[in-house]
Amino acid sequence: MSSHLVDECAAPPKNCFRLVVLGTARVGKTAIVSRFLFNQYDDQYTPTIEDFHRKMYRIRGEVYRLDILDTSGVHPFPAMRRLSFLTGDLFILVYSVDNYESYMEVMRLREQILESKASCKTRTAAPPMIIAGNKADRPESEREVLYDEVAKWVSTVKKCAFLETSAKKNGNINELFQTLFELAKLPPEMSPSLHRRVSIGDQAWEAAKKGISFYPRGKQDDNPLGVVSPHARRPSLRSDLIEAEAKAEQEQRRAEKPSIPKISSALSPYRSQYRSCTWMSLLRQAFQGLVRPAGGQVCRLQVQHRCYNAPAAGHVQVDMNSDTGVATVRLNRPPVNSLNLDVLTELSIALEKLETDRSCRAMVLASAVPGIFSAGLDIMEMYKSTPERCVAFWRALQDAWLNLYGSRLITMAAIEGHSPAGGCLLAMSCDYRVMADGKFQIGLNETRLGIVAPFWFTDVMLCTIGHRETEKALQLGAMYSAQQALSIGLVDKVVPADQVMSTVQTELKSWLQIPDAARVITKTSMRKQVLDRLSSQKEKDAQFFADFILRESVQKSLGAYIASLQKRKS
Ligand SMILES: CCCCC/C=C\C/C=C\C=C\CC(=O)SCCNC(=O)CCNC(=O)[C@H](O)C(C)(C)COP(=O)(O)OP(=O)(O)OC[C@H]1O[C@@H](n2cnc3c(N)ncnc32)[C@H](O)[C@@H]1OP(=O)(O)O
Repeated sequence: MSSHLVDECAAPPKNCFRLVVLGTARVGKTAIVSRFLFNQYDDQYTPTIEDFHRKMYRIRGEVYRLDILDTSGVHPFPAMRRLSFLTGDLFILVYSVDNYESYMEVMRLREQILESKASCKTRTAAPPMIIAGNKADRPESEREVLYDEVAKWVSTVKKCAFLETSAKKNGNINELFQTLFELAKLPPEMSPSLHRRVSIGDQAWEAAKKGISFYPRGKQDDNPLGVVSPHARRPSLRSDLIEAEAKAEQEQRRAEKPSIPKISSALSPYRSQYRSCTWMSLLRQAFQGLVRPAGGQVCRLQVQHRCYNAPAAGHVQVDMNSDTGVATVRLNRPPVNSLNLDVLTELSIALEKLETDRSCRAMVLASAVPGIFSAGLDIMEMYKSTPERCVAFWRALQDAWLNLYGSRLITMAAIEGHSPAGGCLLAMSCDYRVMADGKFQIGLNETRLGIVAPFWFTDVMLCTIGHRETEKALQLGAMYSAQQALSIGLVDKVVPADQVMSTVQTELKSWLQIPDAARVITKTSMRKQVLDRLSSQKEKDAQFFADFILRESVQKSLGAYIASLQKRKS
């Protein structure tokens, strides 16, 4: 490696770290990051959705990479938030000294991070964290959080430090990062005052990436330097996972755990349990701590790299047309797009990303599998499962639905095939539905499986087709043809299968003419009550689902239904 090369790719995994900055809105998270990276302060407040920065260092001949995730203070995106907990190596939790509630949120955040890390069996439990009591420049009369109270609390928790800061006056910002880096055993030179900041233009950066020195010819400079990448883009979920797994492997090696089973043999039993699961999805579940490999041991990760390098699972394909601002999201889990934990997690994250993409105004939900919109929830997730997995699965469904039903985007369902149960829920949660004429069916058929549609499925159907039709539809577990669905208002338009997409595009044109703000306010006010009903009792609902679905009588019905599906086929 050239000693002058500061290349994003040149940092070995052991030298790559992700710092996540969390806290409620308006506590100064972005201001702290901005001080650290650019020594700048902006008095204007612009709410952050999620900003990603990358700083590269060359320290004592080695290249280091620090990724910074500056998160949203309001958190309408739980999947992204959970991912930030899981992928963070070190954390800054920020509160404002003039806002006691923001301090309470910091205490909650710490618990949530530890919970997430603990649920991920391959990671160590307590990552290094620092608590920043920001806006310490505020007059004492406005102070709501006492220094001593926080210091006392922090003294009782592991791997945690505390400082009061002022991003505005640049008070203790350098010390904040220095203390955190020390706690995390990172090179002290990563602190702002201990390296030379290199301001680098795009061209110079490109030169550096090609290995061309950006120092004057012949001049040697071994002093530590740091450069903010001008092209930083948040890595994809897949890259996040690859990196997190690589890290876990390192931690594992460091801990010198003996006799680690090979992942291929360790996970084999699960391939029959989770039909048509890809290695990628198994790995993801293992990573989430939901699948315990054989013998309950942690898997070897070298093999996982090979698996990740195989073609991406891609259960949810997103195609963003930046000219029109319309994204097409296609479910892609043959044979029937049944929704398992993996698909739901991918869907949630895809929706959250579109939600934060300012250029995106509309989304078409469709299928990449011919003849199927979605067969609803993966019945195998509910059959002979464990309480923990049931809860995780249900949470993923809740998140995906909250993201879809509560989306600011214009959402349209292109139903080019069968759409039972959970598939019908997804379609009903869009603003408009176009269905293919012919043999395909749609409806909430839960009672036919011996299960009961949850209250929020019912709420959405009530809002779509009214009380009387819902009552009939739900009791009978009715499945409707496209024409029948049209007659009760379950879909908005029925066209020949090959015209579904073009009809959606035509309909979208009139929706796109409406100013977004007015449309979004109207949509929100219409949907808020239904969204709030689930949001206020998510955990209770997840627990209730697990208890209900694992009842012996319900399991028996599900078993019989699965057998009937297989019999019908033969
Ligand atoms: C007051 C108390 C409230 C408590 C609330 C608690 C609980 C409520 C819980 C749950 C709510 C659940 C909602 C759901 O979504 S349940 C899922 C319901 N889905 C279905 O019933 C669909 C069943 N499938 C079909 O009807 C057909 O497959 C379909 C018409 C979709 C397609 O037919 P096609 O002929 O093309 O394909 P098949 O040969 O039938 O299927 C291929 C293959 O796929 C398997 N499969 C089908 N659907 C599912 C599924 N949903 N999950 C898992 N696997 C599925 C099928 O068995 C075939 O497998 P194989 O034989 O090839 O191995």
